[in-house]
Amino acid sequence: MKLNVEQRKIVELEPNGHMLIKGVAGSGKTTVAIRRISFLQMHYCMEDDDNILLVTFNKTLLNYIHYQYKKLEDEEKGDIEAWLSGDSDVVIKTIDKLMFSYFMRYLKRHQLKRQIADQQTLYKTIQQAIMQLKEEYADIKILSPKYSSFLLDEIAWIKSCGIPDEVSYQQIDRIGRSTGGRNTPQKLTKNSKTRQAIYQLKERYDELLEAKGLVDFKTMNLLALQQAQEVDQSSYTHIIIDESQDLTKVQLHFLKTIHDEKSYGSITFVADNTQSIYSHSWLGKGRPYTTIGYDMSGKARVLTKNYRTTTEISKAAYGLIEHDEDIMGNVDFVKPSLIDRHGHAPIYRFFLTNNEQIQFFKQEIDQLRQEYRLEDICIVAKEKRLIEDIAMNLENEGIPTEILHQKQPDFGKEAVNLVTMHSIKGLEFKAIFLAHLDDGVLPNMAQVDVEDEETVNTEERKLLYVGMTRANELLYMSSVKKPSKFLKEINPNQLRFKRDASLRPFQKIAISNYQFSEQLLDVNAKEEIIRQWMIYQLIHTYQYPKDVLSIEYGVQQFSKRGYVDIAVMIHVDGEQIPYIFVETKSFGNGVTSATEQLKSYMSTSDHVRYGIATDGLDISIIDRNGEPINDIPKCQPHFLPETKYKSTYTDLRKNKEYDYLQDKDDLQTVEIIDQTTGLAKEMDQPIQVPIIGDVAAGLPMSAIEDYRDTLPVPEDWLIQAQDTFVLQVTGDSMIDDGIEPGDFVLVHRQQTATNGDIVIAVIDGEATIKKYMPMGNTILLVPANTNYEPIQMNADDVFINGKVIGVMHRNHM
Ligand SMILES: Nc1ncnc2c1ncn2[C@@H]1O[C@H](COP(=O)(O)OP(=O)(O)OP(=O)(O)O)[C@@H](O)[C@H]1O
Repeated sequence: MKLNVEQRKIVELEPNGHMLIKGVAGSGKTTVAIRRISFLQMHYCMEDDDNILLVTFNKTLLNYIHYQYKKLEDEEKGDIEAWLSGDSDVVIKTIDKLMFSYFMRYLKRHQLKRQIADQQTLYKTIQQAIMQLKEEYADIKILSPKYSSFLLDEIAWIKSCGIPDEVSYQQIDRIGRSTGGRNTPQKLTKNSKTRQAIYQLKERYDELLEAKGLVDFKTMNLLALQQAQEVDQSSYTHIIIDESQDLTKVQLHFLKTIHDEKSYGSITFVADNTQSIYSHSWLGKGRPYTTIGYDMSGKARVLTKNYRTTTEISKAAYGLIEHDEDIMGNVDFVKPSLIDRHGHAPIYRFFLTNNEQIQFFKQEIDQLRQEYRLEDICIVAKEKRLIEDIAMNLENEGIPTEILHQKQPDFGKEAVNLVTMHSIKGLEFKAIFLAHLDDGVLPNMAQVDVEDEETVNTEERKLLYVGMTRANELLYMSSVKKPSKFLKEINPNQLRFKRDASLRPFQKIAISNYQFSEQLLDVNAKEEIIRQWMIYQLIHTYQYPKDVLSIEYGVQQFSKRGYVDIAVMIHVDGEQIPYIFVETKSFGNGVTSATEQLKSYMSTSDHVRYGIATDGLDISIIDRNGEPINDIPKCQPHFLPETKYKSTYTDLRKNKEYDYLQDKDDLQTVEIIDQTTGLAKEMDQPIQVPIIGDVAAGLPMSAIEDYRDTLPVPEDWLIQAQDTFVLQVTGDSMIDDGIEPGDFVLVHRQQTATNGDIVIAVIDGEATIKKYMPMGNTILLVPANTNYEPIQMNADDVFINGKVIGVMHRNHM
């Protein structure tokens, strides 16, 4: 892969202390980070103790880097293998693993034994601590076991920010903290007894853990930091922090401590705040780098081009975040720019049951298997239990699966990958299925007792954004029972109902916007919702004007009369014939019986070519033989009654051709299309050129006022407006040059001509149209029709009346 200029510049930048690489999803941040290692290793590791650290937040990403770079065929492959095996001056680790090793050294140094407590023990411990302090803080409602998860989270936050004492906690701003909603205990006012109680609870909880020989994760981080500060500082000459938007303040502080600030050393923050999906992250919440001691003015580089996904997927994903003020207002927000890579628009499907969703995955995966390897496909869901459930069901359907979790995911296995939304960050797959985009799952408002609603919305919206931007080529999204509210934020025109069809996902049309309402017996009928959606799609997506649609179209089946829900009636040779039949059923009622009915209706007509049966959830599109097809055709101009006269104009001077379209109702309204570019020609004020008669009459000697009609034309077709006239061609002498009887020619009045001009020449008082060819003292007037002979005349006997500058040939009368 060849880096682009902005990427290469960053890779090869002379290291100069701290710097920030901001970039949109898929802009090559990780790619640049990896290449940068080679560059730094080669040019800026001069002393024996010089070394480089690449730290990632997410373990799956680390394994993925491993996997991706093992696949590389170039010389870098060797380097990266050496780095990953630890057999070089380059260390690539997750922040957790790195800090854990410092923590172990801390324990050893202090001859301590501590283990990391599991989640269940943490819950028990916090509840014990609550019970012990309850009496002392009897008036603090928050001190209750029912707020355990809130309290645990707050304590984790205090530690992840490295807040040293109660006084500091009393004064600190809480970004995104719940301020008193439905399940919210209460507002965490500064300098309050509530904060005092929480801080005391933290102290008690830590004591209880310590007594059990345990620590939680955040304390492990604090002890690792202490180890770095006291003993192991300045260990790395160059540090590159991928996904730095997700790190806590303590983690960032730790990395700062182990950075060796040599004159040629560097610490590089790689970040995309739009992908910050952890509530304890420090920089991702928009806090400035100065809060961790770095001034990034003039030190930031930006990557804006998304190389990963197609324009269609990028646009839909961007549509999701562009209305989120928190995201757009973030100082480090970068607006993505698109590269010219096109593909399918994201597909969205809604299901009533889990099983329907599974059947859909199975069907699509079976299809995709013809083009993709199974390991190029990944199914993503918000929660672990959901992906486990999907994996089990797909296995039952005979599709091998591999759940990618934090341990050692097997990326190369011949199986469909499954991963949670949090863990897919940094990864990419050719085809992505975002499953269970359900109300209650995304966003999960149970979290509102910890974070405030806005914060939860923003964070979960970012999660969906992260998921959407993982797809190289194909993105499927689906929900079960009730869709996530975020799906409504995506412009439906950027989504599709199925892969190879233009049809947009099902949408309810407001009753006030129903079409054909005067013909409806019951506007409230359930099937009507589906029919109106299809009418909307036929008009807006497939561009059939309402005039060609008809509802309750009667067909005769032997002795029975049937009524097709929607018929698209096109115009052929002045006759209106049915072309598409649509059968609709009420929502979720299935399409099997509707398809059978459709087939029988279609068999009654010799004309109808396509059929659609849908219940809004599923769709069947068939041809006239009843065979399934991908899509119906969009409306073509020739399906509609002719409303315009169409002519072709040839500009002989510039040798260009135009379509010249005149409204049948108003001949002065014209539209001119350049045939080469297909673009309409701009024409402010057309010139009205007089149509003065036929060629035989020639041009008048002087200005005339008595003409019946004019031809509106753009000024640049003419040499001079007042000397231009239109004549109608009568004979066929120029037919081989495409000038036919009945055509109109634009003639510029002039007495001279040059070789090859088509002229109106007057001989013996009669005008004729011929090609002009001077030969010595004579002139040849050459017809373009082999049936006629050229006329040779003395120059003095030929009077040139004008030169033909353009020909208007009418295609349809
Ligand atoms: N200059 C380039 N030309 C072609 N492909 C590129 C280029 N730069 C990056 N890519 C490809 O774009 C994809 C995204 O790259 P990478 O994972 O490094 O981006 P990222 O910014 O770290 O993404 P994210 O933050 O979304 O995880 C990869 O498939 C990578 O190979």
